[in-house]
Amino acid sequence: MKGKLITLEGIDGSGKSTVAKKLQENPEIKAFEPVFTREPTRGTLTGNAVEKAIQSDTDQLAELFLFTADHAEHLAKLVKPALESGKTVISDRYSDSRYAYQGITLKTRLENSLEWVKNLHRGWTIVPDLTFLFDIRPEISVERCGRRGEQSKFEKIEFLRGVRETFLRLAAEDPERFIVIDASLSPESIEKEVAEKILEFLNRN
Ligand SMILES: Nc1ncnc2c1ncn2[C@@H]1O[C@H](COP(=O)(O)OP(=O)(O)OP(=O)(O)O)[C@@H](O)[C@H]1O
Ligand SMILES: Cc1cn([C@H]2C[C@H](O)[C@@H](COP(=O)(O)O)O2)c(=O)[nH]c1=O
Repeated sequence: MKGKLITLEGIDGSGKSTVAKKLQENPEIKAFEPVFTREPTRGTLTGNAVEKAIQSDTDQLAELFLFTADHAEHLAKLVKPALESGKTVISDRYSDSRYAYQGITLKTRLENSLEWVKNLHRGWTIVPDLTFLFDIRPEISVERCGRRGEQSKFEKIEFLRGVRETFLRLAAEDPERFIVIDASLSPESIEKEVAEKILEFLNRN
């Protein structure tokens, strides 16, 4: 694998997509010609299935497998080929979203659900080289989501508290890969910090 994989993670409304959009317009980042992508994927068979699952009362285990199928498709069709051809890939959500969200949705059904979901990915996923965790209190992010207009079934403060804690745990377990960002700051200062750290990383590697 020659290219570098960078991921943006965090709870709903933490500002990942806003920053991803700004990064796409940043001339210094553009110079590296990164491939911008996201999970769930858009416009694919698996992405469409995930979208329907999110909008309905789908069984949580079935949902895990749909998200994971979408990840497999994303890897095979976009991420792996791009990395193999030496490109930088920047993904808005990736496997850590599954660990954090499905780790919580399945916590009463599976013993050690977080490890279970992580194990499901072992041997075939590609671990990111750098992950930004957009950390924010769910009270703030849910309010932002409300202002955005749409509401997904995951946008509940209590649920997102657990997801946030899981993300922070993942970051604490892998400090070499994760950079935790204070996502309550302004979009401009977050974009500046993320862009600087990406450029530092890409120039170093
Ligand atoms: N730093 C910020 N300060 C205040 N508002 C913000 C900030 N970043 C984003 N927003 C606003 O919050 C809302 C959610 O932002 P955004 O869609 O970027 O979040 P997200 O992390 O991609 O969410 P999701 O994962 O749920 O799609 C949007 O209305 C956006 O304009
Ligand atoms: C990849 C992934 C996502 N989710 C959740 C997180 C969000 O609530 C929705 C959709 O994501 P978006 O960024 O708001 O479009 O799905 C999840 O539970 N598990 C995953 O693996």
